[in-house]
Amino acid sequence: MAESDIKKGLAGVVADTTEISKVNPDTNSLLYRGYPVQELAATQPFEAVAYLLWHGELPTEAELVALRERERELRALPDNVKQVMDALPETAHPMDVVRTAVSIVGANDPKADDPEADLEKAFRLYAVLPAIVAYEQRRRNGQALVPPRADLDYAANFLWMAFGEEAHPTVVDAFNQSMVLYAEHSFNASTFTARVVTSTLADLYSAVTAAIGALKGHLHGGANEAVMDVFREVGTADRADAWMQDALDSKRTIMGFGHRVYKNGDSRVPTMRAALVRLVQHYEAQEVLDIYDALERSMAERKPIKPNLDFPSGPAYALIGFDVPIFTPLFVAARVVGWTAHIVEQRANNALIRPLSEYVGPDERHVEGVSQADLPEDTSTIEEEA
Ligand SMILES: CC(=O)SCCNC(=O)CCNC(=O)[C@H](O)C(C)(C)COP(=O)(O)OP(=O)(O)OC[C@H]1O[C@@H](n2cnc3c(N)ncnc32)[C@H](O)[C@@H]1OP(=O)(O)O
Ligand SMILES: O=C([O-])CC(=O)C(=O)O
Repeated sequence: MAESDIKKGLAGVVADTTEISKVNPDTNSLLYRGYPVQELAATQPFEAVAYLLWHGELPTEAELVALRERERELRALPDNVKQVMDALPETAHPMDVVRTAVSIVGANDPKADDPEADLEKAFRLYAVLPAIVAYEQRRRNGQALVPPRADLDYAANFLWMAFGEEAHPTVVDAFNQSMVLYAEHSFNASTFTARVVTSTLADLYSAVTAAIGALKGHLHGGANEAVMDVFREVGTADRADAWMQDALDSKRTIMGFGHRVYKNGDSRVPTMRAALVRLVQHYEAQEVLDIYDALERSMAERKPIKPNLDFPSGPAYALIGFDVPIFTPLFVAARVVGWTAHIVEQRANNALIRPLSEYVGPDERHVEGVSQADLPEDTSTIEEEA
């Protein structure tokens, strides 16, 4: 095989079909089960989008009521998940804590290895992840657990559990939109990881913990945390230009910019930037938007590389009050819906995912002193030849 035949990073490779979402870089669009994501973000609660991604249709009023009731039943942090989280150092990265907590949820589930129960397991994780992430936000600050409130919907309750006070509707709405935008994005690295693990017939919890590991990296979900290093380093908008020049001269990768699939801008950014603008107005934090715009402009003047979703969501989460290392766990709470929809799809039409590699290591050689006569004979080729 010629090296030019190798698709490094699987770039441009179509690995399978999917009915869950369509990322179209030519039209700069993203559809969840056919619906444009910006329409969903403007009109739907995250709960309805989760239902859509799992079941293919938006819920009826009655289905949404039933889904919300069930979610409320499964919201609380299980005692042994809290105990395991409490046993971890407060300095641990929250992604490591969340990954470990998801493992405990899996170990608690008697149906963990029952593939027929995948949607049930998906729902359990979706319902409990806000409690895990919100408690981690508090635990690392030495604060006590805040139990869920049955009178609040998903996004409002998530913020309640994280901060122990009711969030303003503007904040709830922006947060809900971020969850909708983060919910699904075809064969990104973490979703593909979940599909690889599922393809071996492993259980859903194993696939999700592996996906959490893949999401942690700064080239993927971890970028929403790394974006805040950029904002901190830049400090004020008037420094953005010099900072960008210096960063590009030093061949730095600018976090929150660029995308494997979108080359003309990320379809989700206009919606998330608009949510960030509303948060900036609500918190009277114009300087955040000034830095955002100055960085985007400085990059555009130098390279045709556009912001991705992590660029507006990072500062949005910071304004809401989340600690920076909690940003990627928030992404987990949203993306678990996409991951699990893909796990169900992979299992329904499975083929083991196992690509080939071109070996470029040393030619065959032998351990000194080993006599080939002492080694077991490989009879398979002899039989073939016979
Ligand atoms: C929700 C998400 O996961 S979205 C992605 C979040 N990740 C980030 O924000 C991390 C920063 N971005 C990046 O590292 C990249 O843009 C990726 C990993 C997302 C996509 O990378 P690829 O598809 O492999 O693009 P590739 O690396 O081929 O980039 C093409 C060119 O643009 C440059 N480039 C791409 N992104 C950036 C960036 N953020 N900063 C500086 N240069 C960049 C590359 O250096 C390369 O330049 P070259 O042709 O001179 O070598
Ligand atoms: O699609 C990708 O490669 C990364 C991404 O934007 C996502 O997972 O949301």
